[in-house]
Amino acid sequence: MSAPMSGELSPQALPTEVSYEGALRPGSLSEFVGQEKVREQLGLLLGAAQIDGRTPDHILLAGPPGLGKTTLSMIVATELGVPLQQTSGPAIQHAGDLAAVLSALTPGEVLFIDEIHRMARSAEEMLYLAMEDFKVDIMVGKGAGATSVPLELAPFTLVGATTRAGLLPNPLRDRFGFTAHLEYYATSELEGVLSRAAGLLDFPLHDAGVVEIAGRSRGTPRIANRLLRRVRDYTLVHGTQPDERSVRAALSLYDVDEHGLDRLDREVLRIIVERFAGGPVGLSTLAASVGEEAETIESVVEPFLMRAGLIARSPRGRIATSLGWAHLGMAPPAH
Ligand SMILES: Nc1ncnc2c1ncn2[C@@H]1O[C@H](COP(=O)(O)OP(=O)(O)OP(=O)(O)O)[C@@H](O)[C@H]1O
Repeated sequence: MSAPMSGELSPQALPTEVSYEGALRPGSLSEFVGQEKVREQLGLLLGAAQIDGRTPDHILLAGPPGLGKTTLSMIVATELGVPLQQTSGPAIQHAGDLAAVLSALTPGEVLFIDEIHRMARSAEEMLYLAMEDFKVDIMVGKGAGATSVPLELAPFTLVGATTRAGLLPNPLRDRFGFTAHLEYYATSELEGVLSRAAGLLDFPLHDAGVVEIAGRSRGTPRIANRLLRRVRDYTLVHGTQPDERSVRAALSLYDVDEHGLDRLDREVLRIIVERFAGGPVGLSTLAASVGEEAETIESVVEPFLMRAGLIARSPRGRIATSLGWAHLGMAPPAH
């Protein structure tokens, strides 16, 4: 294989959006911005286990997407100085899939299962025993001749992540020694996330620009970092200053309004208001009307619109609040 000639870029040398996201991930608890309480709780749990020389209790990370669950699972492994194995609930469709992952773990390893609420039922039952006794029962053979063979596992720490803690069966939830509830970030915390990321990207964004992006990031670091990259693109291409004006121009180009609502959020709000006269409207009707998955509406759009006070939930469905009507420049009908 010939080495790339000077001036020629090898494909590996080209940074991608994914590698940017990886580069922005905090690598330790002390670099992790915000979520003060969770950081302290986790620090204590990991510190005590290290003093005792044992594997820490299993950890459940619960909270909306993009708040740092994957990042925290990596930090847990790094802080413990052990390898990390990653899988996800949808990848575990049979107990055998889980048995294969568990039996390959080395002592002390961290196993991260993202979207753990989407794992197959049969695998969930296998996981109970694995979490409690570091054992699994493997079924050998079929029908009347089937027998279960116990298999000892290396002690490990499970880190489960879920956006829907309520969907986890109690026996599974109870086997986690600690549940971290990740909350949406305060604007000041997002400013910290953005300043750190701007520094790593070598992008001298002005303080007013940091504040402007933080206010539009829906309490979510992943969104903050994404908007930051779009603003950086804008200043690179247009040769403008990394200031508040560039932030406004770039984010308006990408349809992110001053409250952080994007095209889909506004579409959902508009449909409730205009097509259903402010609601109530059921989730599946709403999802079909905007042409999106009900899961996306329920786990991404709705929590944000509710937190912003633009919609509310009633027993008969979603309704637009007076603030929601006002956001679209309309007044709710007089009753
Ligand atoms: N506390 C934080 N400080 C700095 N950056 C953060 C923080 N939390 C998350 N990030 C950044 O946000 C991005 C998204 O975080 P991460 O992938 O860990 O979220 P997640 O909760 O696992 O999301 P999902 O559930 O969608 O997988 C990461 O690339 C990371 O750079």
